[in-house]
Amino acid sequence: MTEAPLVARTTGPVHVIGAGLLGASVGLGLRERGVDVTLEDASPTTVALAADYGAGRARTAADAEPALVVIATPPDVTADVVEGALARFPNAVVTDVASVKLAPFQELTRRGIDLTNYVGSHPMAGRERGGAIMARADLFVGRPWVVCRDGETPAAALALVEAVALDLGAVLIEMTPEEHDRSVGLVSHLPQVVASLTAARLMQASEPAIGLAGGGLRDTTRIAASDPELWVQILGANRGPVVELLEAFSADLAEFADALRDPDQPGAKRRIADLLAAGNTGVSRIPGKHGSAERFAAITVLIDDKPGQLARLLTELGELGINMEDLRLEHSPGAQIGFAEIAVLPEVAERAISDLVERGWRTL
Ligand SMILES: NC(=O)C1=CN([C@@H]2O[C@H](COP(=O)(O)OP(=O)(O)OC[C@H]3O[C@@H](n4cnc5c(N)ncnc54)[C@H](O)[C@@H]3O)[C@@H](O)[C@H]2O)C=CC1
Ligand SMILES: O=C(O)C(=O)Cc1ccc(O)cc1
Repeated sequence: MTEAPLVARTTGPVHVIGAGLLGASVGLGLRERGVDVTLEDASPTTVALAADYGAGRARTAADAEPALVVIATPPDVTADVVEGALARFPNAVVTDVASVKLAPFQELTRRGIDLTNYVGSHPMAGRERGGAIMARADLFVGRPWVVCRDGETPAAALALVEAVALDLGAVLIEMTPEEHDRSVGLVSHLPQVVASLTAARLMQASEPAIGLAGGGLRDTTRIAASDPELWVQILGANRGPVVELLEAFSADLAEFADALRDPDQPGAKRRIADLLAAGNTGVSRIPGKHGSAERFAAITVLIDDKPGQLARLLTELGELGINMEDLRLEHSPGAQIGFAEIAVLPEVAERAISDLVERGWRTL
């Protein structure tokens, strides 16, 4: 059966400035829908790489003005690049995907720039490592994409930015820049700091101690692998909300430590339990962490610590016609066994497990 071609809502050529992880991912997703995408970056190598991966083509002087410019440069230079794009392409709608929304907006307003054609936005999707080589066409699928409009934003400008987000499979959310920055402070910036500081403690761990690390530590520190240079910019630009959250968090830590110091004092155990139970409630509120909001089902397969085992598993999944949506490996140093956590569509999970077991694999 031939697959129906993907239809694009996005009209007109799209020009991407900053062809790294976010820019190249936008380009890849739009190219899949046949949208004409041109690329630009401070680094010519990045443009060439992104083009080689299929994220678009380098912009030439002969190219007409784009309908939409997507700016995916680091937060520090975003206001400058937005100002430049509005001047270079006076008829285009300009959006940016920076992780902070208030600082660039305030800077552009301070400079007296006409922002009629500018709509700030932020896809809540990313990866620990940047660069065009990390880009994925499906990076934004099912992820929230915040759009910051104001009373002056023309409907057509908003529609163009929303079309791109929808074409890339994202879920639109409207917020003011203030609301956005407070929200991401809580759901993205505080967790980044806590994960980084938790992981930084591991520098003191002896080899035997680190050898005990497992899933819990991995889950709470994954984003500690993020790029410090990008995060210095993000946190600096959102320091107000983040410092407030860090102070509240450190008060929670102090309360926890106080209760734990003498757990036999009256009420101490209850304070500890209440704080842990609040964590249960908090985690149950994360979309996609439970019930039907989960996009994929996870299958855990045990793999012997022998060369070629993982390759064999992946080949056999292919032979069984099971599409792997994601793969996570867990392996403790020195252990004779590893775990491959494979994400598949929920409707094929049961068949995947029984077919794998039939072929001799052990699943959890
Ligand atoms: N990394 C992530 O997980 C996410 C990042 N973002 C935001 O997306 C933006 C881009 O981040 P990434 O793609 O991760 O970074 P990246 O480092 O992969 O790409 C940024 C690109 O911008 C280019 N660049 C820098 N200054 C430039 C300039 N003045 N003109 C043209 N190109 C320039 C760089 O050469 C680089 O190729 C940032 O504002 C970030 O806050 C948003 C959501 C997630
Ligand atoms: O890795 C993850 O889970 C993320 O959520 C990544 C991320 C990093 C920065 C953003 O501005 C948005 C998303």
